[in-house]
Amino acid sequence: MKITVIGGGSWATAIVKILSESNVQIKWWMRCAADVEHIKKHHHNPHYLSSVEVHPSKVKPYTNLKESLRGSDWVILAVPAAFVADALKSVSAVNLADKKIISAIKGMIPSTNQLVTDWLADNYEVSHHNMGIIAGPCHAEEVALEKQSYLTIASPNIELATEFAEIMRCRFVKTSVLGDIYGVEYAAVMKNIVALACGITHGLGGGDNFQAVMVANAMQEIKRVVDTIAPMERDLSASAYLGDLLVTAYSQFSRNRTFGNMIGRGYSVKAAQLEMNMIAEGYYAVKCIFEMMEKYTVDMPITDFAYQILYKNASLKKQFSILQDKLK
Ligand SMILES: NC(=O)c1ccc[n+]([C@@H]2O[C@H](COP(=O)([O-])OP(=O)(O)OC[C@H]3O[C@@H](n4cnc5c(N)ncnc54)[C@H](OP(=O)(O)O)[C@@H]3O)[C@@H](O)[C@H]2O)c1
Ligand SMILES: O=P(O)(O)OC[C@H](O)CO
Repeated sequence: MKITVIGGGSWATAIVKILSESNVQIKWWMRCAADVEHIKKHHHNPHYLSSVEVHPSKVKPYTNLKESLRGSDWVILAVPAAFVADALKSVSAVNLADKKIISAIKGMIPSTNQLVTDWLADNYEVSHHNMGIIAGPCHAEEVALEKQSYLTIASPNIELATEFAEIMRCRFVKTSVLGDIYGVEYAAVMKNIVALACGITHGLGGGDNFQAVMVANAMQEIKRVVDTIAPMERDLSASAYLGDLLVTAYSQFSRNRTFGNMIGRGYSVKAAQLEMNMIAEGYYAVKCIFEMMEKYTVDMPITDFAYQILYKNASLKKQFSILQDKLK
């Protein structure tokens, strides 16, 4: 079994570690030639999760994407959504044909406000039947530490999801499957917005009492959005939805919460992005969801709060006060 992993960041590195526990060959593409050389020589990613050992017998790093895709059965996309088009620019639909594509991305394509799976269908002729996503509450940093984690593989093709869930299962990762690819993908996008907003309110002095109310309200906001865009019967208390919201909103490792916290403490977006050295998907998601939902009349106080602050330069204090009045 050959699997291409696209992306050189924290989540790609964690996925490579998980896959290395199985009997598969991993072809790992990243954009930077110096990073590939470093991994070949030192068996560690120089910039992300550097404690993770990259086994040369299992993992071959590449900078040529076409070469890395040749002969692979599965392709896992693990770059932030804003960079997917750039990452895939050297390949065409023919290079992805007959492969099963898994998106590990929890974000939307900012230029088109699309889910990554829809964008792949439109631009690379990948059928949804041949696609799945990796979801669930899981921070790359805890994978590196081999802390027990749980992933959900969602796909409209349950056979594909089950096969991939088997591949991802290992000593420290348990997996399950769901058919609700849209619901899980949109909920993952929304939880990033919520974590970012939690970070902002924390930076502004909000306490645990406030955050608990905010997360409870967030679950209702996620339900309203997901039920509007992708209506179906679903149990939003499952870990792929609620679990992911909780880990992102509360964890010390959350990129989105950390980013939001800096904004709440008065950093500009640019300064926060520079200091982070990692991508907070929620920043792009706020605009995508806000614009996408404009044609509906869905109440989204938390998304509105983050949008006004990040994209309309609104007063932090005033928006915090408006949000406080709207939550119940
Ligand atoms: N981290 C987690 O715990 C976690 C868990 C679940 C899901 N996810 C999702 O996984 C996705 C990736 O996040 P991450 O945490 O791995 O991000 P990250 O650690 O910030 O890494 C970002 C990666 O994107 C690469 N990149 C930037 N611009 C690029 C471009 N134009 N073309 C190709 N690659 C480019 C960076 O390469 P350089 O290093 O060369 O700049 C880096 O390897 C996100 O959607 C995130 O929501 C993350
Ligand atoms: O660190 P965050 O906030 O980007 O969240 C990462 C994962 O999505 C948690 O499941």
